[in-house]
Amino acid sequence: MKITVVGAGNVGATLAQRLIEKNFADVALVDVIEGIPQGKTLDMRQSANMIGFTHKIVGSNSYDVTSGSDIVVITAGIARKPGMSRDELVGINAKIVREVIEKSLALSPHAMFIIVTNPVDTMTYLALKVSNLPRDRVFGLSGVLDGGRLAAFVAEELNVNASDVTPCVMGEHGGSMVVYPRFTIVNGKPLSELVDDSKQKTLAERTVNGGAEIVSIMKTSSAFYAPSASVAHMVSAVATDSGMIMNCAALLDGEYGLSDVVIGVPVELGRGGIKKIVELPLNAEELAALKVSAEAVRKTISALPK
Ligand SMILES: NC(=O)C1=CN([C@@H]2O[C@H](COP(=O)(O)OP(=O)(O)OC[C@H]3O[C@@H](n4cnc5c(N)ncnc54)[C@H](O)[C@@H]3O)[C@@H](O)[C@H]2O)C=CC1
Ligand SMILES: O=C([O-])CC(=O)C(=O)O
Repeated sequence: MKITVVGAGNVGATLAQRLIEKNFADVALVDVIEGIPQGKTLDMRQSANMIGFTHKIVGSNSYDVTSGSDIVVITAGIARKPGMSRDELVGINAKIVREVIEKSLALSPHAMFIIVTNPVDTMTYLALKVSNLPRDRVFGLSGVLDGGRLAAFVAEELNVNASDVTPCVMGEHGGSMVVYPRFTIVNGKPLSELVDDSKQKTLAERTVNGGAEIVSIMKTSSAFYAPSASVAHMVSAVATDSGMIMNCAALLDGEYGLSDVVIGVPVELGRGGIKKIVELPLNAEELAALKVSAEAVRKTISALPK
């Protein structure tokens, strides 16, 4: 298997490291900055002796090294600064994502694409339009990361391990994302039965603002350890054909009563990408919140440069 990561910045380079250390695929890392993907991958190759991986990792400013990839992950683009919303990146990142899709698809016509670049729901929608690929082959990082954050906060609150939490966060990877306490399971019990409404609200708010919290602390960068771990988790599900259900930014076609919009929903992931979109039995209030979130994404989609 071969995986390309486009964008050798914080998320892309950390992801490349995580993937090569898993040792199930060759990795190609591409960036526009001269020397950066070459230098970072040379550095990673010099860790093979200690880590023990045997697959190949190469870096380049040219797409030639990406040829024949099975998966292309797009992390290329601009990250927000403190005080900015992800939506403010739409114009500049749309140009980058369009270019990356065109160049990488030409050399890897059978690849699936995992979009990370923000605003991710809108960038995934753009990637689907530019590539003309079916929705099972183009999806984005959202709920795995947002769920990872919720799991961390729940673990702190209830004094359990984060891995004891099966989180459920859906909708936009942005201010209208929706945390579902009834579908967030902690050691077999719904979160809604473990903490009161006010605590559920606090946990949800911290999750929705999880990315901004990190930007406001770090100032010069947004999060990349949990984001790269989330993508590595999604890639592993595809590579091993695990059929694991993960919340990803996916194009809806009637599910949840929504169409022609990308939002985070539970999907079954395996070889070939999205095998199935899972429809949870949301109640009226839960469904209404998801629809509000879809409307927020539609607004950003309408701001895409023509
Ligand atoms: N969907 C999600 O949950 C998350 C999304 N993100 C988004 O991922 C993106 C990357 O974040 P970071 O890695 O932290 O940023 P970064 O600034 O560290 O790295 C971005 C890299 O993209 C490269 N790049 C720019 N234009 C390019 C092009 N045309 N072709 C190839 N490479 C190009 C830059 O040279 C830079 O090295 C941002 O848009 C960020 O908002 C980050 C974390 C989570
Ligand atoms: O906050 C950001 O801009 C980066 C991101 O999407 C996240 O960490 O959730």
